[in-house]
Amino acid sequence: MTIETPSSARLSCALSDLRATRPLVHCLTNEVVQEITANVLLAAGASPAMVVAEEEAGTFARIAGGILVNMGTPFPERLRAMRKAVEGAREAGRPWVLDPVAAGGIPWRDGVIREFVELKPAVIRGNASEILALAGAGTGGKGVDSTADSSDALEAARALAARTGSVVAVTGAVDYVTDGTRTFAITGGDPMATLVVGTGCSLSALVAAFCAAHPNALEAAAAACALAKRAAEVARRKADAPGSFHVAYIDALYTIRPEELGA
Ligand SMILES: Nc1ncnc2c1ncn2[C@@H]1O[C@H](COP(=O)(O)OP(=O)(O)OP(=O)(O)O)[C@@H](O)[C@H]1O
Ligand SMILES: Cc1ncsc1CCO
Ligand SMILES: [Mg+2]
Repeated sequence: MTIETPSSARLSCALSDLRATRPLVHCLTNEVVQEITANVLLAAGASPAMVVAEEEAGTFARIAGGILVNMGTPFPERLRAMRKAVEGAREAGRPWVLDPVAAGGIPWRDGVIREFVELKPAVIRGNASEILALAGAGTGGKGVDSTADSSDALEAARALAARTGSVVAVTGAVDYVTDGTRTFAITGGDPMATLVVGTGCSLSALVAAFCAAHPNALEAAAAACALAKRAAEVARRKADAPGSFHVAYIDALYTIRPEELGA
């Protein structure tokens, strides 16, 4: 089993592609993280749009460059819009990303998440407890938070990617991104990122943005993780508590240049 460090040149290329195309990202996300998600996308170099009505989600997914489906606060009407968006994304050949928030904890939610996994997202991005649960190797974390280390979910991530054909990104102290054959590790960042709500959810949106701009989903997901980790490091040098870290994190996503993205 080989774990690779993504090449600086490929990460830089992915961020250059993002900044050059400023892709439109269609976000169907939870009620908690709408604003951080939009601000993360804007700062990093993408255009967010939260188009959530069942009547327009399918049409808009065909127009967008990438689509995010986040299971943080699912309810029947939102799920109907998500199904329409995924149908539109699949028909138009657009990459879409699944964030399986709190997988493993609640049977109804698990059934819904399974349904979306079977629809073949380009990337599944979750924390360690969520990826363990999706792979059938765990029973979920503490609500939306992980109780496992990402290294403990590495094999689960690989197995899930191999079974589904989706790229799987499992985040934590180290982020691992795998297509079941190749696996990248992205190190660094800062634990304070876990004290700001939505750093993971907005990272999933960033993965959708990179996938829209850069054709290789494995590299795109790795670049999104690398940008988030570098931004957290920059933010932590400027902030020693979560509120100011949040602001500094958004600022860093804006200021980091492609050539700084090497791991
Ligand atoms: N121990 C840690 N040290 C450094 N960075 C971390 C650590 N844990 C998580 N991160 C980083 O925090 C960000 C969010 O990842 P996390 O796994 O916490 O997502 P999540 O649980 O889905 O978050 P949320 O649901 O609150 O949006 C990622 O950039 C990840 O690399
Ligand atoms: C706190 C919370 N509850 C449902 S979704 C969410 C955001 C982090 O995933
Ligand atoms: Mg999450």
